[in-house]
Amino acid sequence: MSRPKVLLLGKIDHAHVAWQTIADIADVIQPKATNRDEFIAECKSGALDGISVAYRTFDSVKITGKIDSELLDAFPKSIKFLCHNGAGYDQIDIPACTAHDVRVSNTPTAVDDATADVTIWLLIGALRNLPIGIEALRAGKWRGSPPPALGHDPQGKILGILGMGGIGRNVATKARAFGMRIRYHNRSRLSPELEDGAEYVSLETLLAESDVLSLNLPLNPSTRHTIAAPQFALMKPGIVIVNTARGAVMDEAALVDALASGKVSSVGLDVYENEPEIHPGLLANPNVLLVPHMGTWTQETQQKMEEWTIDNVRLAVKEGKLKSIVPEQTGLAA
Ligand SMILES: O=CC(=O)O
Repeated sequence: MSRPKVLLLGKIDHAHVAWQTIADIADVIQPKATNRDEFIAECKSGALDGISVAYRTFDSVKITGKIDSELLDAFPKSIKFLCHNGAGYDQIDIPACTAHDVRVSNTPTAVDDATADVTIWLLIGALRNLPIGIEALRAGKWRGSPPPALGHDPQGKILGILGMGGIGRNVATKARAFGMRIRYHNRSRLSPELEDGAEYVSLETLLAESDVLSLNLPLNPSTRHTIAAPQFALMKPGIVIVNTARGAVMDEAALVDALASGKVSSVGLDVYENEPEIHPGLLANPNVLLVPHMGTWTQETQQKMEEWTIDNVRLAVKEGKLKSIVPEQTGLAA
């Protein structure tokens, strides 16, 4: 019997030992293509025929572009499983995968601690106006006392968490240690055990009453621009916003306006609407603390994410199922 074929889209950087367990049970194929047109041509040439499972990284979008109907039409019909290395899978059109009978997995929980850690770092940094001080220091303008922009303490402030999944709940746990009062809004209310004392409120209340707003919801067609001009208008003046989810859950141009008007006093960002481009209005604003999509960027978490994704590949090859199928596909027959 011929060996199963696994397509590797992207690289394994850390979990080499775990990846070897895949090479032991399957033929691993890497595309030669370096862009989408070449990749579609390579699929059509038959070079990838027989592949049943694909492992993909966030960065492999440079080779394939979005995983959409056009790409799925070009893929060999044998493909049944797409194992994505990452928590957010907005690069993948899930309804199109379902229509093409392709099951998709992601890496929930593996990213929670690292992403929540960066969220807290951005939250404190934005609250305390750290970018202003850092910039003054770098520009040689420090003369012995800090710049006049006094920050705020987190203690006693209301943290509104929009999206109370694994990352949101992890942020809540850590923010409690800073004395913050936690409120949240989610598609549905959590069990009291998962809420752990956080108060469930409407989106309008979350916007109107939060001192700090943390965005922790996934990006999909229904969450795009959840925070746009009408939502900024509802916010408590002087609110601080942190986004470690995806840039496009917030309208970046509207954020620039809200910062300029003072409605938003400061912001901490890890993600951007059109990565790797950053709106010039954000770059130019000293009230913006920014890092380049580093939420999961630690040795330990990258290793965990690769191992988690490899677990999905192994299960797909050996048993025709996934450890962490995306929620949109749970309940579908394998
Ligand atoms: O952005 C990081 C992830 O989606 O895992």
